[in-house]
Amino acid sequence: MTRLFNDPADFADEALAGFVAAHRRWVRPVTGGVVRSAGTPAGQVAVVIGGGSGHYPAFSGLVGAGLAHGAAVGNVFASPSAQQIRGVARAAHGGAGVLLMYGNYAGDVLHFGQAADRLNAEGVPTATFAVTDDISSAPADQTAKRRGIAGDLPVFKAAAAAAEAGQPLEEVARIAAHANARTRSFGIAFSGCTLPGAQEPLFTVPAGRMAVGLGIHGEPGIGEAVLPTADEAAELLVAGLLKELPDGVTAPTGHRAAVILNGLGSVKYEELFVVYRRVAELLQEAGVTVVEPEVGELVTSFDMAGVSLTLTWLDAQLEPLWTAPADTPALRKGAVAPAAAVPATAPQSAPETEDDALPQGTAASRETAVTAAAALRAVAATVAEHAEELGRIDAVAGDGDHGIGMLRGATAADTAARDAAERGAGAGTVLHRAADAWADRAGGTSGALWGTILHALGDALGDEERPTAAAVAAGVGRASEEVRRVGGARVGDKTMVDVLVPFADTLAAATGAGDRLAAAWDRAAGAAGEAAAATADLLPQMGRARPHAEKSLGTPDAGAHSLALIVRAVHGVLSDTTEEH
Ligand SMILES: Nc1ncnc2c1ncn2[C@@H]1O[C@H](COP(=O)(O)OP(=O)(O)O)[C@@H](O)[C@H]1O
Ligand SMILES: O=C(COP(=O)(O)O)[C@@H](O)CO
Repeated sequence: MTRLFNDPADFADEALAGFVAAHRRWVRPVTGGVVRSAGTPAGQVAVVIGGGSGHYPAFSGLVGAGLAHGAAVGNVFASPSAQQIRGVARAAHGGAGVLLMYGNYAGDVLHFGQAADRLNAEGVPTATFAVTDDISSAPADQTAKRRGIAGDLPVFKAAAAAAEAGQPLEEVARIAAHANARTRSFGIAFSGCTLPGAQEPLFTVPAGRMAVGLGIHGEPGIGEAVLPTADEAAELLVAGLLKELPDGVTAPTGHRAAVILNGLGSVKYEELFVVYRRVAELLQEAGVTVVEPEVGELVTSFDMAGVSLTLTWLDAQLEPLWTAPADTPALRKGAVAPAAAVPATAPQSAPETEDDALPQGTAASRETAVTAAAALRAVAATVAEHAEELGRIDAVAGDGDHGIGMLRGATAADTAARDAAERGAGAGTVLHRAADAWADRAGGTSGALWGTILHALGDALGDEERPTAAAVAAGVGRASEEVRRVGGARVGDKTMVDVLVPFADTLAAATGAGDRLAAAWDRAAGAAGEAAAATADLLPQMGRARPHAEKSLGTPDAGAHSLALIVRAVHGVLSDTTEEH
C-alpha cells in the first residue's frame, strides 16, 4: 500500500523535490528533471535517461559521475513529455551531443523520439536508445518489442562509462546497443503495486501463488505458479535466463557476467540475499564468473513484492565499462572524486522561458477559438467525470494510469486554450497551445497522441478563416493519419486508432453529404461509441497491454473508450453553437 502522499496528482513533483533536497551533492533541479550538480565535463557526450516516476532509483537516483548526466522524470508510471526531456537534455548538453536512454515503452518511445527530433533541429546532436531486456514480454525472435526493466542499469552504465571516457556520440550509442544485446532479465511477483491515492493494487496474486514474468508498472504477469521457496525462486530465475543466451554466448561455461538481483519494492534485502545465495551457487555450477554483482532495489514499482534477475554477458569491451567507477545517489562503485557540493541556497536553473508572444487571430477565427476553448472545457469535464473508470479499464492489462494521465493532460489543455482565446488568439493557435500543454503535462502514450491530434486540428483550422464543416472534417482526418504515422498502430490493434479512424471517416462522409457540422459530428460520435465498445473483442497488438492480450479480452481499450467519450462531449458544445457551415 502506498500510504504517504498529499494530493496524488502532486506525488511525482513532490517526490522529485524531496529527492533533490536530499541529494544536492549529486544533482540539481532543471525544468523536466535533474542534471549532475557538477555539470557535464566539456567534451563528454551527455547520457540523459528517463521515464516515469514510481521506479526509484530509476531514474533520478542514477545521475552522477560514471553514470547519467541527467534524468527526465515523468508522472507516475508515465513517460516524461518531449518538452521535459528537451529541457533536461539542453541543461546537460556539454557540447559533444546527447544520448537519450529509456525503457522500451510506447510513451517513452514517442516522447523521447519527439524530443530528439526537436533537439537535432535545434543543432544539438542527439541519438536515442530503448532498453529491451525483459524476456517475458516478447519472444526471442521479437526482442525489439520487449520492455525495459532492471536491465536499464547495466545498459545505461555501459553507455555512460563510454561517455565518461570521452567516446563520441556514435560510439556511445553503439556501446549501448551492444550492452543491450547481451542483457536479459526475468522477474516474478508476489503482489501488485498500489499507486498513490488508489485503494486497490493494480493487480493481485492469489495467496500461495506467484506471478511469473512481471512488468515494472503493476502489469499482470504472463503466467502463475505455486509460491516458491527462495531456492526455487533462484532456480526459476537462473534457468529462465540460461535458456536464452545472447548471440556470441553459445554456452554459459567460461563466461563472465554482471548480475543484478533486483527488488521491486517490498521484498526485504535479507530475502533478496537468501535468493542471491542460491543464484550465486547456480551460476558457479554453470561455469559463469560473476563480476561485481548488485543485490538491492534498483528499478522498483512502488510497493510491488517481486524480484527480477538480470545478466549482462560481459566481454572485453563491456567488463571495464561495468566495473568503471560511479558515484550516484543509488549506485557507488570504485573511487570517484566527490562532485562539488552545491550550497542549498545556490540559484536554481531558471526554467527556460519560451517566447510567449501570442499570434492574434482574425475576428472570424477568434469566434471559432471561443468554440474550440469551450470544446476543450467539455473535454476536461468528461475526462474528470470518467477518470476512475478509465484507470480501472487500463489496469486490466495496462498500468492503470490512463485516467490520471488523461486528467492531467485535458485539464492543462483546457487552461491553455482558455488563456489563449481570452488573449485574442485564433482557433489554430488555441489548439496548438492546448496540444503542447496536454503533451507536456500528461506525458505518457496518450499525452503524446492527444498532442498530435490537437496539433493537426490546429494546423487545419488556422488563425484566419471561419472553418467550414468540411475543413473541420479534413482536420480530423489529418489527425487520424498523424496518430497512425507517429504511433504505428492500425485498425484492429486495440488502440485509440480503432475509434479515431471510423470517427474521422464518418465525419468526412457526413459533411461531404452536406450535413451541418453538429449533425455530422453527432453521427460520427455514434460510430465512435460503437467502435470503442467493439474493441472489447480485440486482442491488443500494441502498447503496454500487448503482453497480456488474453487478459484484455472482454474489456474495451482505455484509449479507445476515452476518445469516444471525448468526441461525444464535444458534440454537446457544437450543438449549442450556431455553426453555419
Ligand atoms: N501505438 C499506439 N498508437 C495509438 N494508440 C496507442 C498506441 N499505444 C497505446 N495507445 C493508446 O494509448 C492508451 C494508453 O494510454 P496511456 O495510459 O497514456 O499509456 P501508457 O500508460 O502506456 O503511457 C491505450 O489504451 C491505447 O489506446
Ligand atoms: O511506463 C513508463 C513510461 O511509459 P508509458 O508508455 O508512458 O507508460 C515508465 O514508468 C517507465 O519509463
